[in-house]
Amino acid sequence: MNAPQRSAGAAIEIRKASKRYGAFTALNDIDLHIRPGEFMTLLGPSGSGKTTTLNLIAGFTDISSGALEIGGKSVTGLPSHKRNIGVVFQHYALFPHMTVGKNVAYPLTLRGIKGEDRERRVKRALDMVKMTDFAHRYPNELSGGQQQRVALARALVFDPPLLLMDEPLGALDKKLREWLQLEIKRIHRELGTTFVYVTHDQEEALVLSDRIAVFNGGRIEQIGTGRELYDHPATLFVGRFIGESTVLRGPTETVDGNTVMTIGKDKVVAHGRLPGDARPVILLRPERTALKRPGADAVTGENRLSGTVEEAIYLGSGSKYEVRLTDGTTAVVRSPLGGADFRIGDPVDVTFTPADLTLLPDDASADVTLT
Ligand SMILES: Nc1ncnc2c1ncn2[C@@H]1O[C@H](COP(=O)(O)OP(=O)(O)OP(=O)(O)O)[C@@H](O)[C@H]1O
Repeated sequence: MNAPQRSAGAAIEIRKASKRYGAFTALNDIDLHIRPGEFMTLLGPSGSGKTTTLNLIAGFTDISSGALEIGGKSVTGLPSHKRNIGVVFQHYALFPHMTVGKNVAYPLTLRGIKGEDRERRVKRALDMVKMTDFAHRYPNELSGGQQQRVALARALVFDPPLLLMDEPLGALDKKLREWLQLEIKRIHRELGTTFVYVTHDQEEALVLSDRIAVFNGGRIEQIGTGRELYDHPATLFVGRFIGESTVLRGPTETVDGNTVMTIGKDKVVAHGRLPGDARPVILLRPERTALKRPGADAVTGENRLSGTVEEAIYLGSGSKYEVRLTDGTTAVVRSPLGGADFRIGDPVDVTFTPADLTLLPDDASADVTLT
């Protein structure tokens, strides 16, 4: 197999960019800096502005205001075919009347690359997606996953410094999607090309990305690594969108500079307080909380919320519990293998230290359906 050629990835700089359709603002003043060779995922619910951002970078639509640079140069007014960008969409846009080989050769033909050079590049691109043996087939003789691999080869065959992908695995079943995620990750690592990837699937974003930009209602709420977003969400929306969580809401007071929230007949202490007068909420992660028998194993400074086990699910790698707290909230708790076993109806305490919780300003938009 030919060694893939490493291309220098392009940086992308988006500053104060907005996109309006008449009176409707699809993108509201976004700032996004993507490093050369980075795998950046645009993640968010339907209609949050991910595709609009991708279309601006591709040149399929113009920004209404703000600046957009690719590779250090402004691309305002530059048509998409002059931006030298590879693009893969959810629906395989292969030419049905051309073989796989011809499809992949097409961008090279457009660029006047011929003969042996073209053959060599086509072979290299098909090798990369493991489709070399299918070069003579037509698209309708391929499965959905195979068609997407060919689309990926076609988007990369001309060594673009930037590859844009819009839900490329959205139409495929789970197993195939998971396998292709790893293939895309491998190809990204081999090439050094900048990848910008749109998805509404947070697990897919965590698997693939160097960093993730979380979109909500035409704005970017936070940009960070999966770990940063999961461990230190800047907003309630991000905290709820990435991973599983329990949100506690209740009357709060400040005592000695700390926040004390009343949940039913219990109190929770969170270190510090929010700036300003935002209403605080507490976000808990299932694996950073534990279940104990009421009153057992008291640890100084630990928070304890009493409740009743409503659901107990054995997961092989551990157990997952849903606990009804005394204010009616359902808390999700994961316990590792070998932990105590609890049954539906057991009275329990949900325990966690102040370091295991995140104090955030409340935000009604975080409660809308998340996908
Ligand atoms: N040509 C258009 N004219 C008017 N409104 C548009 C147009 N294109 C997109 N929009 C609106 O802009 C908003 C953002 O759309 P966008 O496609 O970027 O969302 P998205 O996050 O990619 O969602 P999805 O995951 O559903 O594709 C949506 O409310 C959409 O209806």
